[in-house]
Amino acid sequence: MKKYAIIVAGGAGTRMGYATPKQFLLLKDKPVLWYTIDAFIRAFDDMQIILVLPEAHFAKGRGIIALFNYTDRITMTNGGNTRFESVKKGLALVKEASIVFVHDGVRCLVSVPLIQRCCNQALLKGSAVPAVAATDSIRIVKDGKHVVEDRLQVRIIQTPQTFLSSIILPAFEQPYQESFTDEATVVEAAGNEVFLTDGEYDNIKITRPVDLVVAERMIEERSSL
Ligand SMILES: Nc1ccn([C@@H]2O[C@H](COP(=O)(O)OP(=O)(O)OP(=O)(O)O)[C@@H](O)[C@H]2O)c(=O)n1
Ligand SMILES: C[C@](O)(CO)[C@H](O)COP(=O)(O)O
Repeated sequence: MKKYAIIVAGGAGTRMGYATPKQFLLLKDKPVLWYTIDAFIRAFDDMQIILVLPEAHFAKGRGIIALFNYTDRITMTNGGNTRFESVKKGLALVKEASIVFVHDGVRCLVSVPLIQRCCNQALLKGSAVPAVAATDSIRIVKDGKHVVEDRLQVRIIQTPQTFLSSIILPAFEQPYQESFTDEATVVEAAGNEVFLTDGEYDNIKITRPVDLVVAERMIEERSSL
């Protein structure tokens, strides 16, 4: 079955506070996006990459793609005003029955084993959404101060959120809702059960400056192994 990785990198990186969107910032000597693409290229020889970028930064995207020897496996398309729209633009390029990975371009520490685990589960169960247990105390502050007694009731959700195309393509025909902050919510709203899989604590989403420091340290650690 064909494999498509929709790497969504069409955001502005507002919370990072830099002029350059965070997906193009350098970690060591390579852009954040390079690490993300590299993991998916290495995960499967038949993986096709659909890179979703702000149209204004297509030149940066072409520069990153040129760093790979597999430019025929990477296609670029422009993003939208929301993550949902960006994913939808990427899905528009999926034309046949396939496994579809949707991954945050700024989750650049994603591991090859996690990508492969998500693929295997999606083939068996239709979906694989990586999740890790909360490591802090949790409170639901809306309507009062409800403490979540058992942290195991809470999961922190990651990407690549991975689905059979027969599940995710129809789900994204729904109109956008504010609650659609990831693909799992969209697929569930279309009436499908969604199955979690073990995520990885290294699989951080680069959101604020501190995340860059952590990511660079992790890359140094991995390169010294
Ligand atoms: N319209 C959007 C918004 C986000 N994303 C992507 O979705 C991923 C996760 O989103 P987030 O971390 O929120 O990125 P930004 O929206 O860029 O960050 P901010 O909310 O701080 O502006 C990122 O790789 C981002 O580029 C996207 O492709 N299109
Ligand atoms: C998709 C996601 O990474 C799952 O946790 C998260 O919802 C992205 O949130 P963001 O605010 O768009 O970064």
